[in-house]
Amino acid sequence: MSARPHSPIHVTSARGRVVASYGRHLLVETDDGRRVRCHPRGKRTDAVVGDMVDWLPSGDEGVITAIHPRRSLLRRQDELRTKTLAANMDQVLIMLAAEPVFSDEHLTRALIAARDADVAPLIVLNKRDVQPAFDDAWQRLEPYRAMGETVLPLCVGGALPDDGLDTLVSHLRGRATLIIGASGVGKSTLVNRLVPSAQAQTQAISRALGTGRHTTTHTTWYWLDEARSGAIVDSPGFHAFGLHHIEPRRLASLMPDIAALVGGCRFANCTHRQEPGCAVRAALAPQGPLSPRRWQLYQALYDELSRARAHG
Ligand SMILES: Nc1nc2c(ncn2[C@@H]2O[C@H](COP(=O)(O)OP(=O)(O)OP(=O)(O)O)[C@@H](O)[C@H]2O)c(=O)[nH]1
Ligand SMILES: [Zn+2]
Repeated sequence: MSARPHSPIHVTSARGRVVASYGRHLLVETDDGRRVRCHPRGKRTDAVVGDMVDWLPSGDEGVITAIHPRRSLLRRQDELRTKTLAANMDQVLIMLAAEPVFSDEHLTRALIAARDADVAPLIVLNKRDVQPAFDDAWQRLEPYRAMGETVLPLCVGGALPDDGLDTLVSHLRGRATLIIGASGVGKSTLVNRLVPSAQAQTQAISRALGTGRHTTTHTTWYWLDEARSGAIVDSPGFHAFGLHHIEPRRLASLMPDIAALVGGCRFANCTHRQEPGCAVRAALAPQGPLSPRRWQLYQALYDELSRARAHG
């Protein structure tokens, strides 16, 4: 059937996945693997890496017309702003190392943010060859293992016969994983070993987004395999997770070691700070199983989130 003359051309939108973002520039990958530079329609810039979107061709580029409902959304919020990190992640890999010494406060914040977003956390401790710092760090992670978190040892850039990479890869297969970590933990070393073409891809993305050949400061989605089942998302820089989007009252439920105890408190609305008959306080070591440091982190975060509500 031929089109009527002068009938408007109906361009249907196509589906795609946001695989890189740099400010308002987004790179969208189509189902057949093509990559198209896209802009959000209007002033809204709310599509992020991992989002499934509808887009319409516009010249050589595309316009994003819709964002599909998200399975998950990882974000951090401090007193100044909310920053969305990635959408539709299954897992967040929190990368720590024997050195630099990790902050258990940052770790706790990342775990809370992951649980709040319904994204499974995976803790990785790198630089197993650096001793005795590695054993000290492994020991500091004991409360996290005890509460059921998975902690994997790794030696991604050192010279040990067992680098732990195979075990890590088995946790990444078939999932979309956001990797976060402080500077110097070995994040780039890991990304380059998992995705040998990462640097070449980054350069291609910089060219496509027009951000300059050496710009690597964009969030990037890398497929782990030809079949495009598993992926890692690398995001530049490290920022502590601001948790201001979380109600202080919800905090205990997002910290598994504390959540396991709250059923025993005398008052149903116990905040586990100074109420009598508090099962959380009663469980503090050495009498009980709860690490005093974890309770201290809980209290500090509770105060911070309460202040944020009061001033927000
Ligand atoms: N001993 C040892 N060194 C490692 C290991 N993994 C990485 N490194 C080294 O740690 C340093 C930091 O590694 P990077 O991969 O650059 O770390 P990064 O987390 O990407 O750091 P930024 O680039 O600052 O964000 C480098 O000198 C690596 O060679 C390891 O398993 N053992
Ligand atoms: Zn209590």
